[in-house]
Amino acid sequence: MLVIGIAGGTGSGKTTVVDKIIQQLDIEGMNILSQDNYYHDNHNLTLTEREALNYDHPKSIDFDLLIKHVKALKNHEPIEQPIYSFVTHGRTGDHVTVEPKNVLVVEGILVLTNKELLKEFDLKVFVHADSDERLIRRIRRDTQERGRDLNEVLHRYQTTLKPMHQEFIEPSKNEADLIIPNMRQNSVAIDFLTTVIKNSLRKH
Ligand SMILES: Nc1ncnc2c1ncn2[C@@H]1O[C@H](COP(=O)(O)OP(=O)(O)O)[C@@H](O)[C@H]1O
Ligand SMILES: O=c1ccn([C@@H]2O[C@H](COP(=O)(O)O)[C@@H](O)[C@H]2O)c(=O)[nH]1
Repeated sequence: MLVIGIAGGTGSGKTTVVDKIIQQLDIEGMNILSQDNYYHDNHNLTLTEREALNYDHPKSIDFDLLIKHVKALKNHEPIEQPIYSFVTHGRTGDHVTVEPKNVLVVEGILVLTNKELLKEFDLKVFVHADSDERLIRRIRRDTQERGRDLNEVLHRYQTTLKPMHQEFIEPSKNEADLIIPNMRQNSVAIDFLTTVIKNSLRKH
């Protein structure tokens, strides 16, 4: 199994890049594990308390479970992936069964910050977009798709998102084998990444 880690700041375009790779690779045997489904469950807290949490610090992620799932899939075992809701800031209680396939993509803002998880990756990618562009994309997405208002997005950006990005996410770029500039549609980079994955698959 080929395991690819794809990181990058919020709004950098990780999900978009993964979707394009899926289209171009055109293979059936590919799984995507999103770090977003591995936020710790905080249902012991009230919604107001959950809203106030820092979701951009590595400690907000249940890396033990994520790494356990990556190892299980590499070991040809199915996993029960939890489902997370950005509206309630918690696990929904539902799970989806993921069967092992030839390629596993693990994507999320913090996936290149964890030393144990890094050991599981054959290829490490960082998607880059400047912070102003990412903030604009985040405002649009969170107000349209994640039930937030402008004040919430800007408050979170100033208090946790920006400082955590500078402390943890941006430095994790140094771990990457490949950096994808994604300020605009970048079909050359997507073609290149697809070719690298195809070549790696031949060796696996
Ligand atoms: N190259 C790009 N140019 C313009 N908009 C983009 C580009 N890549 C992604 N977007 C948009 O930015 C938003 C965030 O992208 P997404 O892939 O969800 O980012 P991430 O998964 O890194 O948070 C989406 O609305 C997406 O359509
Ligand atoms: O309950 C939550 C959990 C996370 N967030 C924010 O999500 C982004 C990461 O998702 P991307 O899809 O990579 O943008 C992170 O910056 C958290 O701040 C949240 O708002 N609520």
